[in-house]
Amino acid sequence: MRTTTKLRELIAAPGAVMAPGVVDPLFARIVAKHGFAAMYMTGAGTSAARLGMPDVGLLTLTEMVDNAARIAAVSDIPLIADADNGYGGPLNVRRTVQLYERAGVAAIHIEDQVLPKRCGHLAGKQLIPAADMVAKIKAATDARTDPDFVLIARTDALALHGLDAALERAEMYREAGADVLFVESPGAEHLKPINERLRFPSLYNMATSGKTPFLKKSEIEALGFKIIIYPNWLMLAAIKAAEGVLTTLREEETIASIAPQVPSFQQFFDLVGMQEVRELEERYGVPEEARANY
Ligand SMILES: C[C@](O)(C(=O)O)[C@H](CC(=O)O)C(=O)O
Repeated sequence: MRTTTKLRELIAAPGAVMAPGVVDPLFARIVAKHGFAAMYMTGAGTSAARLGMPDVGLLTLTEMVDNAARIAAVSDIPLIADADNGYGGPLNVRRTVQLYERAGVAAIHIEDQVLPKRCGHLAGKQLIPAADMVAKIKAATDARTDPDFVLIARTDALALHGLDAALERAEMYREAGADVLFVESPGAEHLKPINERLRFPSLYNMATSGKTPFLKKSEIEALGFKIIIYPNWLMLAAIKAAEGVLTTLREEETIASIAPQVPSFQQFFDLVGMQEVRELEERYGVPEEARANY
C-alpha cells in the first residue's frame, strides 16, 4: 500500500497518530525500528542539521525535497514533511507539491507566513493575506497526482492576531481543500476551542518551546487531534549525548568508558541495513569472501 493511503487510513481511524521528528535517514531508521506508524521531517531540525542555522527560511525547496527523498527511501512508514510557506506563490506551491510527491512523501504542511519565514514559535512572524493562502491551497490540491497525498494547511495567525483570527483562517483553508488543519503554537487554553470549532482533522505540534503543553497521546486524542508531531526531540537528545561524549573525551582522553554505553559496531551496521546489503550481495553473486561482513 502507498504511504499516502496508509496515512489517510490512520487519519480516518479512531485516535491520533504519533510522528516523531527526524532530520535524516539515520533517525528515520531509528523511528522505524521503534514501531511508530508515521514520522515527521522537521524544517527547524533540517535547517540545523544541513545548514547549522536556525529555522528562518534559508533552506530552498530542492534542499528540503532532497532531504525528504532520502528519509522516505529508507522506510515504508508515511512521512509527513515540513514544506514551510511552499517557497513562493501558487505556482511555486504547485511545484513544491509535485516534487514532494515524487520524493515519496505522504503529506506536507504549508503555512501562511511571508518569505522569509520564521520558526512558528519565534517572534518576528508576518502573514500573507488569507486570500493568497487560499490560492496556494487550491494550487496545491490541483497539483497532486496521487489523490491520497495529504495537504496540511498551517496558520501562524494565533500568535499575531489571536484565536478567532486563526480559526477564521483555518476555516478558509479547510474550504479551499486542505485535508488537515494546523493552528500553530496554541497554548493550553486554545486546544479545546480549536477542535470544537473546526470539527476537522487537526495537527498537534509538540514543539520544544513549551508553549503548547506536553500532554500525553491519550489526552491529545481526547481533545480531538489526529496527528501529533514531535519535531526536534530526537535531535536535542542526540546533541545532549554528543556533548556528554565530548566532555568525557576531554576529561579522560580516552573513549574507553564511553564504548560500553553506545551501540556496538554490529548494532550500528544492523541499524543502517547491513543485513539487506548482505542479502543483495549474495543475490547478485558477490563471492562470499568479498561480501560485507562484521
Ligand atoms: C514544526 C516546525 O515548523 C518544524 O520545523 O519542525 C517548528 C517546530 C519547532 O520549532 O519546534 C515550528 O515552527 O513549530
